[in-house]
Amino acid sequence: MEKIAVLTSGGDSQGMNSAIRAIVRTGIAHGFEMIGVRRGFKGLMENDFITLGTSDVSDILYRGGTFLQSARSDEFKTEAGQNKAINNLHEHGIEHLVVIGGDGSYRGAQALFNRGIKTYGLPGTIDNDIPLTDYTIGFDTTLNVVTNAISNLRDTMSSHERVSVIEVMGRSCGDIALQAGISSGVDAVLIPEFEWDIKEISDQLAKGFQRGKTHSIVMVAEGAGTAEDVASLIEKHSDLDTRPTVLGHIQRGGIPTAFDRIFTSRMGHKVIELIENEITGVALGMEKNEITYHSFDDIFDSENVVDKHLYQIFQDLI
Ligand SMILES: Nc1ncnc2c1ncn2[C@@H]1O[C@H](COP(=O)(O)OP(=O)(O)O)[C@@H](O)[C@H]1O
Ligand SMILES: O=P(O)(O)OC[C@H]1O[C@](O)(COP(=O)(O)O)[C@@H](O)[C@@H]1O
Repeated sequence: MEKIAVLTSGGDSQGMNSAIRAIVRTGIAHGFEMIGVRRGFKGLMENDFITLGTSDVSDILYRGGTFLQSARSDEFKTEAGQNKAINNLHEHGIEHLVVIGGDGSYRGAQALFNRGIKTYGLPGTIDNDIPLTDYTIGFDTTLNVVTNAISNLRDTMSSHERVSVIEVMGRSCGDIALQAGISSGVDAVLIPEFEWDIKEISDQLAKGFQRGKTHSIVMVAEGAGTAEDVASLIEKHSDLDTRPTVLGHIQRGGIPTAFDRIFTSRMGHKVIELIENEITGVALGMEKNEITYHSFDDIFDSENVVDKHLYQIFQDLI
């Protein structure tokens, strides 16, 4: 029986469990033996493998995080680290490795692919920063978590007539800030992909209060600056009372949305189909509601771009 291993790597994201479940159950249904690797590439080097049956992935569909755990490993970036991983895969007779992770994890998957292991990538990161896919796993859930958190902040900001400056994750990508900014109806979104003028923003916020607004919300992507710096700059340019909030890792938790569960179930199913059709060295994603795949090389040659039209929509809504 051919063996397929699966691991989760880098920052976890809501929906990784659902992806593992879909890969394992579809793999078993199609006659493969399924193996889980615990703690990402670290576990791959340390031989931390477990056999996965249908009931081992019960009760995880609706849980955030990843029951296989995740890790970051500098050792795996070295040739010696990769040799250990490859030896372990050979020892277990594993031919195929599905890597659920972000851009860094894809680099790792590609390195193994270049050295003869059949690898496949699923875009597991809340950041939505992977090219050639409209969504990444967990992004939708994170948008909902951020939207709910903002609604809590609004209550207290309103009572005290304050400006709330909220910092969200995303590394160098502004998608979480922009899209949660639209869903929350915030007053300004600062993202690394576009320039802004803090004096102009402060003047606009002050005008809002003069018109009778009781609070304002400013969203900052971590790649564009810190909530603390932006809040003090607004206070420098206005007489508004501001409070910075860093949402932090709370954004990476929570019950995966139906979208993330369906998206991951579709990709999990598709990756088994690709294995059966001997298509390898590819990463999956969704484009225009179709599950698609591209070679790791094509993904690394492409640029992830923010949706400029969405940014324009936001500008017209404030
Ligand atoms: N250039 C690389 N070559 C091999 N492995 C890599 C490379 N870059 C990252 N990795 C592996 O992938 C892991 C996860 O990458 P990281 O960037 O932390 O998260 P993500 O996959 O979410 O972007 C790293 O800890 C490392 O083990
Ligand atoms: O959890 P850590 O290691 O502090 O990393 C925080 C980073 O992880 C993320 O949540 C996800 O990033 P990756 O998917 O690239 O790992 C980023 O938004 C954030 O900057």
